[in-house]
Amino acid sequence: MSLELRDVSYTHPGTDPAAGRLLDGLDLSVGAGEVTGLCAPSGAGKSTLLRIAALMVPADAGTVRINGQEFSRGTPVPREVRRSVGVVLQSPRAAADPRMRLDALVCAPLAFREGAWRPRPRRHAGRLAELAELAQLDPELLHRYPHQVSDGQLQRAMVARALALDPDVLICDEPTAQLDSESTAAVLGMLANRAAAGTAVLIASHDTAALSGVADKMLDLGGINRAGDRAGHA
Ligand SMILES: Nc1ncnc2c1ncn2[C@@H]1O[C@H](COP(=O)(O)OP(=O)(O)OP(=O)(O)O)[C@@H](O)[C@H]1O
Repeated sequence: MSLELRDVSYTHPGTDPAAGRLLDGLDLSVGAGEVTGLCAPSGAGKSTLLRIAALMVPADAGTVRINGQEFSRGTPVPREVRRSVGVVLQSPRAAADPRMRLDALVCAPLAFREGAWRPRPRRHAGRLAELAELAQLDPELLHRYPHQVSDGQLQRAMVARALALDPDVLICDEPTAQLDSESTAAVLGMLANRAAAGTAVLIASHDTAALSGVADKMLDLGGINRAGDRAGHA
């Protein structure tokens, strides 16, 4: 269970090449059971880097290794590798389908793995209960729609969803943005617990104080990115 990026470079398509690469020669590794915190100024490229690490976007050059399996631009990503990477995004409101109850949102990855067209909460009731407990989510809330719960409760549900398939690697982009200190501590605690179970966890956050409380190591994007001097001033 590990994540490694080697010599990764990236420029957003359509951006001015004279402005240089957003990411340049970037190396990063997260071992099994480790929480790595990533901080950088707004616009420096954290979200872009996390999307590359999660194999959602291919790097222009360099490699991403998930559990030792190497991916570079053009390498097809097998479904089981995609499923071994859990992702938590900054805004649970943007990430959650407002028409789906929390139970459906959380168990959707389980249904899709079985080839089902839609989530089947009753079929996955046992696993749903486990996930709700892991995410410290009152099971009563599972019957509600996103607009009927708080941001913190919804983000806990989205963490539960990211854990549904027991990911080997967990990538979190500002998972505690917009949360109060209690929910922040709860969400970071869940992610740290997941690492304790062996998962490699990478978290980007502006809340460096809270993040450094759970991270085994903290990285400054400017320190691992040769484009660091330019990034953040785009
Ligand atoms: N699809 C895109 N096309 C062109 N430029 C983009 C695209 N997405 C992001 N950018 C630019 O790339 C830079 C890095 O964006 P990114 O979202 O990775 O930054 P970030 O460090 O996560 O910022 P924040 O902390 O504000 O979320 C920014 O200057 C942004 O405007």
